[in-house]
Amino acid sequence: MKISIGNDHAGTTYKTAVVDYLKSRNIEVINHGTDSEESVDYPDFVHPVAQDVENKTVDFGIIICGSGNGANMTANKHQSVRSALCWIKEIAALAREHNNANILSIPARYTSKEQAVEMVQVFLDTEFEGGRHSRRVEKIACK
Ligand SMILES: O=C(CO)[C@H](O)[C@H](O)[C@H](O)COP(=O)(O)O
Repeated sequence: MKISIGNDHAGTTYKTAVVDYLKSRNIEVINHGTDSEESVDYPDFVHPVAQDVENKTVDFGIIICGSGNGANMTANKHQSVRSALCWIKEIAALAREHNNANILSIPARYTSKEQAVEMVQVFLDTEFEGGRHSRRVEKIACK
């Protein structure tokens, strides 16, 4: 499995925790995020993740900012991206099961590092259920 990850200054320490977890699972990581806590603009670090997902060069994307909203909005501007803002593992599981989400957006200032890693684990290990959800997911895209 290959994951693309991006974060702004609010998400740097959470990114490190998530990358450590991914590496412990031998998952390949492409890091587009800042590695500093100096103030930056989240779109600059999120568009490259969304592009990786769009180009299918990775399996999933993970994006992290303070609230998760700015990163999520940025990623969802990309046609084939379905980015889900998640704050507990149950929402992360549903984002995969019902929405076939391909990017997980984490609000670093409003969830613990432990919860963030737990959400990543659940997101990566949960399959899309298909069935009635396929029809709905197909209707998300503007034609
Ligand atoms: O984009 C965001 C909010 O929608 C993120 O939470 C940013 O991380 C946040 O806006 C950064 O805020 P700061 O006051 O510049 O650290």
